[in-house]
Amino acid sequence: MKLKVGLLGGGSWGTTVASLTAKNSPTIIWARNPKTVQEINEYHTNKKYLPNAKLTSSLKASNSIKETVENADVIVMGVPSQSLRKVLEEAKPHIRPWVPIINLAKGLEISTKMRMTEVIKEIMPGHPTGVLTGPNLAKEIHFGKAAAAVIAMVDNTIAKRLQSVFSSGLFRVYTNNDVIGCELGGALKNIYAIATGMGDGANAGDNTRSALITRGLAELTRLGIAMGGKKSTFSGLAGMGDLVATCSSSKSRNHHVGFQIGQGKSLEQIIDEMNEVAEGVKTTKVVMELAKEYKIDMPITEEIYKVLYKGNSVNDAFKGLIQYEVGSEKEPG
Ligand SMILES: NC(=O)C1=CN([C@@H]2O[C@H](COP(=O)(O)OP(=O)(O)OC[C@H]3O[C@@H](n4cnc5c(N)ncnc54)[C@H](OP(=O)(O)O)[C@@H]3O)[C@@H](O)[C@H]2O)C=CC1
Ligand SMILES: O=C(CO)COP(=O)(O)O
Repeated sequence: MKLKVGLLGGGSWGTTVASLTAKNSPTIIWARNPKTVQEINEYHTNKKYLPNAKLTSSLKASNSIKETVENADVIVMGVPSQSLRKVLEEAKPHIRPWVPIINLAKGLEISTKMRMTEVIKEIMPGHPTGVLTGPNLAKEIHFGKAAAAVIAMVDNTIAKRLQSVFSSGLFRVYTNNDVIGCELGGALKNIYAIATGMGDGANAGDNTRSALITRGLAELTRLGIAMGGKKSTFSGLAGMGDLVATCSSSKSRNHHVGFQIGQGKSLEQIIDEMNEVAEGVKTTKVVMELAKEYKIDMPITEEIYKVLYKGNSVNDAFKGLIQYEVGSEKEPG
């Protein structure tokens, strides 16, 4: 029997994942914008978010959350992190009991510091939850480039069942039972994508980018383990994999934000000019609080925070990191 998918969120990643699952399973995507819905149904495109991409023709779009979720066997949350709670609360009365709910968002809720599957569990107790994550730049996957992802769920039987819903020839989905680690890997790497973007924008060089990625991995692993993630997860697809892809790609929105800052633009102007989400801007703020709470040294995050929120320049951040005490590679810093 084919599982029916109901996906909430019509942006670049939500649309890409819906187009992938529509190859395997009947899929309905909900978008709040009626024009997006009409365009997907009539022309099989979503030009605002995926210019030049043709979607799977069997993908159906709807403007009704109820219609999207009421018969679904799996719900996929494809809206940005700060909107997930509101959208899921609206969907809740129409979701059938025990249906798994999979998160695609890579961020933390700013008001509660919660991971997205924690928010899902709070709203929908009893439903199996999980996350689909990894080095998955939508604009590549959509154009048929190969990629690997992870579906992380505590229940391996459900994860295996869903693996076949999300997988396609060139999109290889592995399972993992470390939901905390996988989810944190995806959220935290955005901070370092802003950092490497800043370096690239300011022409700091390839060695600097590599140092930021490597020390960024050490930093995110320290916090990730303290919060309950497994060390091995952070060297896998959801950790190092996503970190490398996002930190070294001009297709990443977080890298783009950093790059523009590195070129001298203000954050306000950059955000104003973007029509897509860059989760790392808000995640940096939450992670600064988590670092204090868990007493974890996170010098890169701290410098990025000061640039985003305290008026520091990219040069200040560079100096801050260069002056940070150099210890053993295995120690913080
Ligand atoms: N793009 C990518 O390559 C990847 C993205 N992700 C993650 O997926 C999540 C979604 O990102 P992505 O699709 O790229 O984002 P986009 O910025 O491309 O699109 C955001 C979508 O969410 C909708 N939306 C925003 N706010 C609300 C709201 N309050 N209620 C309902 N809908 C809302 C937007 O609707 P509208 O058009 O009407 O504004 C739009 O359809 C993010 O957490 C991102 O980090 C994960 C992996 C890859
Ligand atoms: O998460 C992503 C790739 O895995 C997408 O990154 P951006 O949100 O920075 O574009």
